[in-house]
Amino acid sequence: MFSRADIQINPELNLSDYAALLKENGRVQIPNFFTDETAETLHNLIKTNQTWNLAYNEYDQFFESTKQDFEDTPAEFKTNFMKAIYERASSTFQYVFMQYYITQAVKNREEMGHPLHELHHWANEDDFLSLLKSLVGDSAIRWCDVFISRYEPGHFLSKHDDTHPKHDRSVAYTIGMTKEWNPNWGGHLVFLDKKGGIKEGFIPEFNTLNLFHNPQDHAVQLVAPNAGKPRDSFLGWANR
Ligand SMILES: O=C(O)CCC(=O)C(=O)O
Ligand SMILES: [Fe+2]
Repeated sequence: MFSRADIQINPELNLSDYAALLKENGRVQIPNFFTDETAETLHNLIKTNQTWNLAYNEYDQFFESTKQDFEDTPAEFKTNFMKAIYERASSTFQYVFMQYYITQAVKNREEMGHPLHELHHWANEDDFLSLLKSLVGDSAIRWCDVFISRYEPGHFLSKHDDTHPKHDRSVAYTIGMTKEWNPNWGGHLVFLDKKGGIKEGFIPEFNTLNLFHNPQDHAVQLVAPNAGKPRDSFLGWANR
């Protein structure tokens, strides 16, 4: 049985170097974040996870539909659905990807006993919270939102800054859960300047923890039709 005690951060990380980089640049990448054993376990759990919802928006309304419900729709519906997504995306904020919002499931007592719920508990216990507080230099961090995401070919998340109407977000964290991403597959996490130019782009990297201050303009670029596998991540926000 998988439990939060199986989730182990690599004890050899040099956190003070990363804290300095985060302070200076507003973002940082920390490779080999979990021990190899933990990373492998999480990789397998996420790869084989059956609970996914298609998350998408229509202007300022946010929707989720179960993967099964979407798959059960006729082909014509799917084509028109994606066509409408791309049409809106040409002029307004848009996203479409799969997710399992673990924190929400835990709070609503849904799918109790799902092994991935351990991620929510782990991220809200001392190991990760203390590490984030010291890395970010923000002692006001109190709790973490946790979800997993899966971007399949055609999925993307356009420019936004992570501001939330109710949550006071300090930093976003993302941990890549797909191995050997090919740079030609799209799906880069990009940080944008005022003109929309790319200041920095992170390729999806297995077991690398990305941290970035909120608010900050960023996007997940379209995963290309030729992507050989989905872009999976374990991610969320540290909230004050
Ligand atoms: O998946 C990523 O790299 C970032 C996702 C993101 O920006 C978000 O979900 O708000
Ligand atoms: Fe974001």
